[in-house]
Amino acid sequence: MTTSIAVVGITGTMGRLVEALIERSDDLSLHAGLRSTSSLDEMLGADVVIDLTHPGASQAVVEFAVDHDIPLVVGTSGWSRDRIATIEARRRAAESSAGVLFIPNFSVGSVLGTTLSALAAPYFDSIEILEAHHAGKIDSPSGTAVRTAERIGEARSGVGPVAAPHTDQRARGQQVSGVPVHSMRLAGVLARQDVVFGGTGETLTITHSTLSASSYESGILLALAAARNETGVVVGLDRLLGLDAIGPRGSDPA
Ligand SMILES: NC(=O)C1=CN([C@@H]2O[C@H](COP(=O)(O)OP(=O)(O)OC[C@H]3O[C@@H](n4cnc5c(N)ncnc54)[C@H](OP(=O)(O)O)[C@@H]3O)[C@@H](O)[C@H]2O)C=CC1
Ligand SMILES: O=C(O)C1=N[C@H](C(=O)O)C[C@H](O)C1
Repeated sequence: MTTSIAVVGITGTMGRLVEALIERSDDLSLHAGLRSTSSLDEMLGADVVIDLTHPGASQAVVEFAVDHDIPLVVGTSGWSRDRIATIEARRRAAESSAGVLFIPNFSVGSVLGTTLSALAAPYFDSIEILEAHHAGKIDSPSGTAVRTAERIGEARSGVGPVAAPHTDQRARGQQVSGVPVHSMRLAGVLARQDVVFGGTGETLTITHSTLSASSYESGILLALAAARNETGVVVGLDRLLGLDAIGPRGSDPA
C-alpha cells in the first residue's frame, strides 16, 4: 500500500521536485496538489501533507493539518522556535497526535553543517553567519540560518552569549539568538551558508553549498516516510538522522 501525499505548493520549484519524487516512487502516491488558489480541504484524506509554500501562507496550512490531525512535513522557511511553540500549543489543545515535522533544510550536508556549528559553538566567543541565496528568495534570514543560530545559542547556554560588538549598526546584520546573521540575495547562487567562528589567533569556517536541488531529495523522502510514525512536533532533519545525539542541544518546543 502506498502513502498518499498532499503537496501544498505543487506549482513551485520545490513542489514540482516533490511531485517528480512521488512519480518515481513505488511507495508514494499523489493525493492532491495545492496551489495558492486551492481550497485547504483538498488536504483531507491524505496520509501525509507536505508544505512548500511561502512564509506568509504556511501558517494556515500547518494549522489546518494540525486541526485535522494529518501528519505534516513543513519545508517552508520562516518557522522560528517561537512560531513553532505556538503550533505545539495548538496541537496540544486540539489533542492532535499526528507528527508535525519542521525541516528547515532537507539537505544532509546542510544539517551536518548546522550540527557541527552547534558542536563548535561553546569553544568560540565570536560567531557570525553569512548566508547567500538566489535572488528570487523572498524571506531573510534563511530558515537554515535561523535554525543554525538557534542551535548555536542553545549550545552556548552554559558559557554565555556570543560576543558581537556594535550590533546597533545596521550593517552588522540581524541578531538571531544573539548571533549576527548577514543575508545576500544573488543571481547565480542557489544556497550557501558560512558559519564563521573567531578565536584567539584563529578562525574556523563551516561552509555548506547547495549546488543542485537534488540535494534535498533524500531528506524529503526520509521526512515523508517518518511523518506517519512520529508523534507531535519534530524540528530538523538531524532528529531523523540521529544527529541530535551529537554535541550540545537545547530543548525544542516539543
Ligand atoms: N526545507 C528546505 O530544504 C527547503 C525549503 N525551501 C523553502 O520552500 C518554500 C517554497 O520554495 P519554492 O518552491 O522555491 O517557492 P516557489 O515560489 O517556487 O513556490 C511557492 C508555491 O507556494 C504556492 N502557494 C503560495 N501561497 C499559497 C497558499 N496560500 N496556499 C497554497 N499554496 C500557496 C505557490 O502557488 P501559486 O503557483 O498558485 O502561486 C507555489 O506553488 C520557501 O519557503 C523556501 O524557502 C526551499 C528549498 C529547500
Ligand atoms: O528558498 C530557498 O531556496 C531555500 N530555503 C530554505 C531556507 O530558507 O533555509 C532552505 C534552503 O536554504 C533553500
